[in-house]
Amino acid sequence: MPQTKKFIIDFDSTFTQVEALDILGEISLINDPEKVKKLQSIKDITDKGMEGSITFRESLELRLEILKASKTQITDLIAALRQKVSKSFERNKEWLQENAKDIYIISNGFKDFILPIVSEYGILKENVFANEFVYDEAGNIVDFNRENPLSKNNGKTETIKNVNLEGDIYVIGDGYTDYEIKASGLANKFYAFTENVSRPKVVSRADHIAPSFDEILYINKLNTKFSYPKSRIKVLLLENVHPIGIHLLQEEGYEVEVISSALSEEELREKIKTVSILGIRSKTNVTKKVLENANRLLAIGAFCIGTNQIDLEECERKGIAVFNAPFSNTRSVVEMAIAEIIFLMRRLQDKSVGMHVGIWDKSASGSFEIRGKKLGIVGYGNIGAQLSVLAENMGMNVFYYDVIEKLALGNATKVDSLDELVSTCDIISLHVDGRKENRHLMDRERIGKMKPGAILINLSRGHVVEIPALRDAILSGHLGGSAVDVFPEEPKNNKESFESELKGLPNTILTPHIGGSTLEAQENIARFVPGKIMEYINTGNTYNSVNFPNIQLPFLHDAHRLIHIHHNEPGVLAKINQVLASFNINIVGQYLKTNEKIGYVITDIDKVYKAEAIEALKTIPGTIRFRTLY
Ligand SMILES: NC(=O)c1ccc[n+]([C@@H]2O[C@H](COP(=O)([O-])OP(=O)(O)OC[C@H]3O[C@@H](n4cnc5c(N)ncnc54)[C@H](O)[C@@H]3O)[C@@H](O)[C@H]2O)c1
Ligand SMILES: O=C(O)[C@H](O)COP(=O)(O)O
Repeated sequence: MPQTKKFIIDFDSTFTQVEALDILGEISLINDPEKVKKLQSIKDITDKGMEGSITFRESLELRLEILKASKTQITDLIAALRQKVSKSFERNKEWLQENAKDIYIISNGFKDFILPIVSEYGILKENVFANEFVYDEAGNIVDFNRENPLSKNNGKTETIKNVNLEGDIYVIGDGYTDYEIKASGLANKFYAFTENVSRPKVVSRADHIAPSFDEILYINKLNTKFSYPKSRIKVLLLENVHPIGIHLLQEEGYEVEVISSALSEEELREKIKTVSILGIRSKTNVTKKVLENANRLLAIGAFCIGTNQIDLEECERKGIAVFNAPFSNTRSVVEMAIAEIIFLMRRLQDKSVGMHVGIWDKSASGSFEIRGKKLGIVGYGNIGAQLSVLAENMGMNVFYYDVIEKLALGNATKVDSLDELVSTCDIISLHVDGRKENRHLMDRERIGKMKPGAILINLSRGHVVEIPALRDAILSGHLGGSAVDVFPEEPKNNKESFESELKGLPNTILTPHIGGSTLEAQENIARFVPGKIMEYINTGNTYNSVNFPNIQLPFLHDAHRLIHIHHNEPGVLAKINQVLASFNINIVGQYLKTNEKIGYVITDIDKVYKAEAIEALKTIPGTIRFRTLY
């Protein structure tokens, strides 16, 4: 059924993210030595106009006087504004085009730049109400059309009155003058649009606060492209995720809450109730108890490599997809391992600590080159394999042990048992994953098998090494040194103090789990993980998910996508297709992948179907989760 509502949309800070005259100032004043001062004056005058301490017309005159802009600069402004259309309008371009006859733009800005922008979204020229510049022969802006009611106070209300619109009229804007249209009885509802700015005076008078255009379409049951407004998707980011990650998720339109530390099980159990996307790093444990309350949770992003802190099986059972950044910080860990090998072989740690307290200990005793030494890598995955390459380039003889068959890089030698590796190498570096079975992989007995004077490095997970055994081995002199970055118990944040039996041991480097903490790695991770999550939410793609069957899907064209997650039991796919057939729904494409526990079926269907079909699909026995993408 065609929609019958009419939408009046403001331009500055609503249809676009910015105030166009501010951007024009950046362009026209680019070479002006007083640019900063003048731009500030423009902002102050805009505010005065909004507060009513000067008339709107005065504010316009004063700003144009400062701007001294020309026609060619308007062309530059249009190019800049094109990049600044509010994300939710951009997302709903198709909807705007399809409903153009019911969309009106009303603005105290200028048609000269508004028309070229909004016409790309199908908005009709006759539905755009705004001011007009007056140019001189040389193309300089010298005035504005003073007859236009929009150049005066109450201009928006006046204009709408003259247009005499019929039907349900909804106003969308960020400013008080937008609210005034509704206040004067010319509209049924006023939506305070807060995607770009939120003004308390305006928000307090709104019928609805709309963090995005999706929200307005959703509450009016008009959305055809996205099943759920992104502004209603709550994201919780813990543990100091890099600002780029926060920005990307905000830019996508999600409501993002950021907490710098990890949360305890109890705290997270409470918080998770309203969260749709959770972002964590290595210190937040997402346990079964936490997941009991995670009924809205669609996805977890581990902004790190390890996912042992997440109950992956329970996530799978609840239909929660988990993503990580499997190689964004690999290089950082490897560089740190190389540095520590050299540090420990030269006893640099102790020498430096000594110097700081006045000890001059110049001697070669206990100091060795790394060239020709045997490096034993336990766990030849992404990090182990890269360490192998770099270490070999520095002249080390590399040996490795892995529980699965791995290609030996360069001249590295595969060793068939861990005991053989630990008993023959000068340096043992641990790079196994954090699975439970790896608890105390390096226990007292195995540490005892290491070569006298050998060095143990653990940058993998804290539970892999039996800490009291390591302490005893160093104190007894059996081991020559150690570097430990990960601990069985780690502080939740930088305020909590660190306790360990390893404190104060000789030739022992202790670091606060910073193997992956470089700016490069954190930035890479912060770009990678949100990208994966957004792809999953927007298209259903699970490629790179750590617990879901991996499917790389084609783009959705002229179809609706049904996403069905179910327990892997016989006959579910058949039942899905029976339901679709019984409702006469045409399947455009279908993709299925299963793992031991769950099945993931994506069905693209023709756009026309009965809502009852969706209800029937949701109730198929074995269904864990069902969602539709438009
Ligand atoms: N310190 C840090 O800040 C930091 C940063 C990144 C990664 N990590 C940790 O480093 C470890 C390695 O990361 P990755 O990206 O190389 O992981 P990966 O999954 O690519 O490699 C792990 C390898 O260990 C092997 N393995 C598992 N258990 C083993 C065992 N008992 N014996 C021998 N091999 C075993 C696996 O088969 C796999 O090849 C992970 O524990 C990760 O969490 C720590
Ligand atoms: O798994 C990882 O990538 C590392 O342990 C780093 O974790 P972090 O992001 O908590 O520093």
